[in-house]
Amino acid sequence: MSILVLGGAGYVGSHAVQALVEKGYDTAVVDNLVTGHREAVNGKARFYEGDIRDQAFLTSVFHQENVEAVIHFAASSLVGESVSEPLEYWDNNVSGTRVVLDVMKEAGVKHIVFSSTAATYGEPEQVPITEDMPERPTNPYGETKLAMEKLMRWCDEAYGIRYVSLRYFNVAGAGGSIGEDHDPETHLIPLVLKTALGQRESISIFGNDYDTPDGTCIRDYVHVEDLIDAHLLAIRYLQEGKGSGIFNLGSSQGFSVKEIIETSRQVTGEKIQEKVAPRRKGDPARLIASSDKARSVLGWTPTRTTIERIISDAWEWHKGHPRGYNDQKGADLS
Ligand SMILES: NC(=O)c1ccc[n+]([C@@H]2O[C@H](COP(=O)([O-])OP(=O)(O)OC[C@H]3O[C@@H](n4cnc5c(N)ncnc54)[C@H](O)[C@@H]3O)[C@@H](O)[C@H]2O)c1
Ligand SMILES: O=c1ccn([C@@H]2O[C@H](COP(=O)(O)OP(=O)(O)O[C@H]3O[C@H](CO)[C@H](O)[C@H](O)[C@H]3O)[C@@H](O)[C@H]2O)c(=O)[nH]1
Repeated sequence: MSILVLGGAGYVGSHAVQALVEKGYDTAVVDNLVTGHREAVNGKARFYEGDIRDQAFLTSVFHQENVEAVIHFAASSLVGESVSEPLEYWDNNVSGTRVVLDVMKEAGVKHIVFSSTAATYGEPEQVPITEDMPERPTNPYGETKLAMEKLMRWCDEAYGIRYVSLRYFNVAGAGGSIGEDHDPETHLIPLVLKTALGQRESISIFGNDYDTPDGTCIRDYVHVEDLIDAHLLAIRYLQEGKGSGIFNLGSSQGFSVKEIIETSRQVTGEKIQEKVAPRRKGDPARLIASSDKARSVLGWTPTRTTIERIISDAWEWHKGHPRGYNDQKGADLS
């Protein structure tokens, strides 16, 4: 039986596909390549190009694959874009997930592992954030992810489709031949590393007047490979017949924007010019996860936890692929 990875050509999804193949899982991928890269998909996984909202297409994939579990990464995930395009976000994320669950129901597939986000919490009253804290998303992206979680909950009640929703904090790093290549790139670490490569003049610090020790925002960075380990544990958890659940995934440590830039200088040996820019709308001052639940219930033990390791793994990939996947068109990643 196969694991079907929706959005498996994207940054996080392609790392999941690589790990699944390495662990010997029979793996299939669906992706419409809107933000993903065909080159990022391990050659041992079967690839179906198409949109999860296309119910006939997705049904045909389920007819060709004997799907045991779905891992669902396919979504639109830029906070700023979601504020200007809420209808598009609702359509791709919520309507897309509705189709996925409908096709799973028809095919009798009962397990789904889902990419959720810290954005479901909004501005937290305190950190570290635990899963029982209030969910008050401050943008349509977080709102759609919360709606998708709620839809899964009702589908569990109605059809017995059990889910594990993993609320990622800030995913970063890379694993060997694959890495992070978004266009446009909006995430801090790849932008800092592109500055180190000389592709940008400077990195903008979005606000230095936050109520934090150095005035810049604090985030919890988690290595993409540690994050994927949690997905494999989540599949096992569902296979063992355990109940649906929601889990934070972070490192439980916070780093400010300035600390990320300074560590990147040390890792790369480059100067990396910085400049202060206005605050970015909707940015909470501090987001730090408690991942105690993932550790105790799923048995998650992240091992690539230092910020130096996360940044240096990302740096290795960016140095080797200064133009992202354009540097390896046609390469075989098997
Ligand atoms: N990167 C992060 O820091 C982060 C943090 C929290 C949550 N997440 C979530 O993790 C998931 C993966 O994030 P990412 O950074 O890898 O994003 P990404 O954009 O690199 O990957 C998403 C993939 O899904 C595909 N896709 C999107 N809509 C689709 C559709 N309708 N049909 C088929 N394929 C579709 C894209 O082409 C892409 O390959 C997303 O659901 C995102 O919301 C990411
Ligand atoms: O050029 C930049 C880019 C980012 N930042 C700052 O760096 C921090 C991290 O920003 P990212 O864009 O890298 O990540 P976010 O914290 O905004 O977003 C992440 O966390 C969100 C949850 O809040 C969502 O899950 C989202 O998908 C995920 O990428 C923020 O304080 C941001 O203001 C800068 O100062 N300059």
